Order: sequence, then structure tokens, then C-alpha cells
Amino acid sequence: MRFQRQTISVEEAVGRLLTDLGRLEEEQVDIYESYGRILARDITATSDLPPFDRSPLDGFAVRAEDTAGATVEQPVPLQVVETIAAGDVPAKEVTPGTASRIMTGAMLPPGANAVIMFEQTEQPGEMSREVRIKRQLAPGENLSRQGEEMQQGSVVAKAGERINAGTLAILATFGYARVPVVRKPRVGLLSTGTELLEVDEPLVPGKIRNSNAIMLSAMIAETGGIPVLFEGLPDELPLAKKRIGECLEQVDLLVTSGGVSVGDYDVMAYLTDEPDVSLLFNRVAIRPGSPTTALLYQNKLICALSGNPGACFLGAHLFLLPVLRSLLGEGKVQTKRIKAFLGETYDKPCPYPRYLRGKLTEEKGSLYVWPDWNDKAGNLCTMSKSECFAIIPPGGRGKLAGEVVEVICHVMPGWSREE
Ligand SMILES: Nc1nc2c(c(=O)[nH]1)N[C@H]1C(S)=C(S)[C@@H](COP(=O)(O)OP(=O)(O)OC[C@H]3O[C@@H](n4cnc5c(N)ncnc54)[C@H](O)[C@@H]3O)O[C@H]1N2
Ligand code: MOO
Ligand SMILES: [Mg+2]
Repeated sequence: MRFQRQTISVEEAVGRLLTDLGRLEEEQVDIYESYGRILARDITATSDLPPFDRSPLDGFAVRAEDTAGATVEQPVPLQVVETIAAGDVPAKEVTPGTASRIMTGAMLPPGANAVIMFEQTEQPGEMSREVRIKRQLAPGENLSRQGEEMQQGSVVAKAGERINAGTLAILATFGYARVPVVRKPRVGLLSTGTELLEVDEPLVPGKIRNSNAIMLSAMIAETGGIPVLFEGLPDELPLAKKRIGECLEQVDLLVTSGGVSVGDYDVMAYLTDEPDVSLLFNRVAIRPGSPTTALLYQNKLICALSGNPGACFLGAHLFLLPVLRSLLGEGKVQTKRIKAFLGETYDKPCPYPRYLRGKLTEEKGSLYVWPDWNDKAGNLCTMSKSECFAIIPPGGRGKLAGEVVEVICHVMPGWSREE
């Protein structure tokens, strides 16, 4: 199968990966451990919000009717019957001719239907029981009514949402000390290639250090998976297949890098010929990383990315991360494509759509994308500065500066080009 490959689009490839890919089980975690997790079900309000009528100001709770005709020149005098701090439950009712001193956030006393701020009142003396109201109020003025923001039982966060700081505020408000989230997928990582050294090993002729594994494990963790780094994969097929089988037992899916093209030792490409291994695809219309491959073995997914670091990085964004998001039940599986003006001409011809790493700038409300010229598939030192992929359509002339191209953003742009 190494040489006969059917080329499919990115959309088709992702579609095949996500088919029959069920969401993982729900688990309960402590709210303090839930940041970044994906909600497993809708979250409903366990009470009204605010839970009681409360004052948004420091001032006096009054009956609006008592303030009729009040002005600075002719303030209306009221008798103060109580001071209510936030957290208190009022003991007294506000009856005609009276008022209660009230702090911001404090519960509104019965009988009151408006609040006037201190700045619009005056008191004859510090110890005086009298307050003079200098402005007429309408009923309901300066009040936060019970349930005005959320009613008990309404949905306040939805299944599939990634928990961020704002979500945590909602979960805390409604008392979700334990949060229903989706279990994190365990993602096995195997790197092929006898040329690979560990990070801490000195370089020896002909060999290189393994940079894909740690890069992929970071992308997996950032997306909400648990990377499980497995040691070396032999180049001989029977041993490799056995090793892959052992690894698959311990994880939800396996990601490999390298060995997917047509080389003599491209063990992943050979694996596609095994009878008990089903091939999802082994060539996608992308550059770099066109030999990216996906397999099903022992009923689990193997995402076989290219060994070229640049291609591996792209393949992980296009194929691995949507799989993880789907397993996590996250609402947004595919990164949205936006449009931007190409900042400079990129005219290298390519038979496939080229996903060019790049950076985004914004000028007078328009988005510009600037190609990363260090664009050989095996190059890696500009990945750390990559903010997006500009998609240069296939064909002879590439795209000219100022033409619109599609862009997939993968980090929040820094909006500048200087290094
Ligand atoms: N005759 C052909 N040769 C190649 C073709 C082709 O169609 N015909 N495809 C090219 C394309 S396109 C790509 S992409 C690569 C895919 O390569 P593999 O997935 O088979 O990757 P390897 O051959 O194992 O390695 C490629 C390259 O990357 C280095 N590498 C591998 N693993 C790592 C790692 N973990 N960390 C860092 N670098 C890694 C490896 O040493 C090679 O230099 O095939 C082209 N060839
Ligand atoms: O598709 Mo490859 O990554 O261009 O060599
Ligand atoms: Mg190869």
C-alpha cells in the first residue's frame, strides 16, 4: 500500500477520523481542579441570581412614595430604624416616614422599594436618627431584584464548554464544588526512527535528537489530553506491530511520528498492509505532511504523523487536536478558518494546498498574514513563533501580496512581526 495512495482532502480525513469516535466518560472533579476541563453536561442555576433583593449602593432603603417632591433645597426627613450590612438579614420593616441605612450588597428590608445613595442625602449630625433625602425616587430605583440575572433552573453553562475563569465564577456562584467533566483521553506517543536520540544524549554522526515527541506531548496536554510517552519503536514490522499493540492497551489512542512515507524503514507505511489493521487514509492533500496516515488497530485509532517536524506540527493541528477535542466532547472541534490579506507574495508552486506557518498583524481593521519563509517540512526553529497557518491554494503561481487567503489561527496573535 506504500506506493498506491489515494489522496483525500483535510475535511474528508478529519471526517473519517471522527466517525464513530464517541465522547469519553464523565467524571467528577473538585472545582479547584476543573480549570481547562470540558463540561460533561449542562450546568443549571441552583438558585436565583441574585438570590435575594439587594442594594447596589451604599445609602438608605426607603419607600419611594416618601420621597415625593424631595429636592436639595427642600429635602424630605425620614427616621432611620436600622443599619443593614451585606450579609445581614434585616430585622425591621421600612414603614411610612422611615428608612434603613443599607450597604452595597445588603438585603433589601421589607417595605422598601428604592435605595438612595449617601451622596444624595444629608444627616443633621453623626449620631442623628434622622436622614434628609435630597432627591425624589421612583419605585424600583437603584435595586438589584432577586433572579434578575438568572432564574433557578436555567442553563448557565453548556456541556462541551472548556472551563475558563468565567465558567469557574459561574460554577462557584451556584455551589458546584464538584464538577461533571469529561475524562481526559490518554494519548500514547511513539516515535519511529533509529536515527533518534533522547534529548539528553550527545549528538553522534548520522543521528538527531527526537524533537517531535515532546512537542506533541505539549500539544496533547494543552488540548486536554494526558500524553503517555512510550519508548522506542523497532523498525522491523513484526516487532513494531507487537509493540504498538502493547502500547494501545494502555491508552485511548496512539500518535506516532515518522515512518509514513515510502522509505525502506517507514514502518508505519508497512503496517497499513497488515490484515488486522484498517486504513483510514495514508495521503492527504496538504503540504507539508501529505503522507500523514490514520489507522484503526485493535479497535483504536493510530494517528501516524510525518517525521518531518514541520509536517508533524501541522498534522497534529489538523488531525490530532480535532480528535482529542471530539473525545472530550468539546463543542468546537475544528479551528475556525478566517480570511486575511497575504502580506507578501508566496509564489512557490505546489500540487497540494500548502499550509504555511505565519504570523498575523492587524492594520486599520484589516488582518494581514505574513508567511514563515523557513518553510521546509523538516525545519522547526520557527514553529515557536507560528501563530497560524496560511492556506496557499495548489497550482502554479501561489498567491500575491494583497490577495485574500484562508487562515487557521492556532494561538492568540501577538499582532507584531518583529522577532
Ligand atoms: N521518495 C519519496 N520520499 C519522500 C516522500 C515521497 O513521497 N517520496 N514524502 C516526503 C514527505 S512529503 C514527507 S512529509 C516525509 C515523511 O517522512 P516520514 O513520515 O516517513 O518520516 P521519516 O522518514 O521517519 O522522517 C522524516 C524526517 O524527519 C526526521 N524525524 C523523524 N522523527 C523525528 C522526531 N521524532 N524528531 C525529529 N525529527 C524526526 C527524520 O530524521 C527525517 O529527517 O517523507 C518524504 N520522503
Ligand atoms: O509533505 Mo512533506 O512534509 O512536504 O515533506
Ligand atoms: Mg520516511
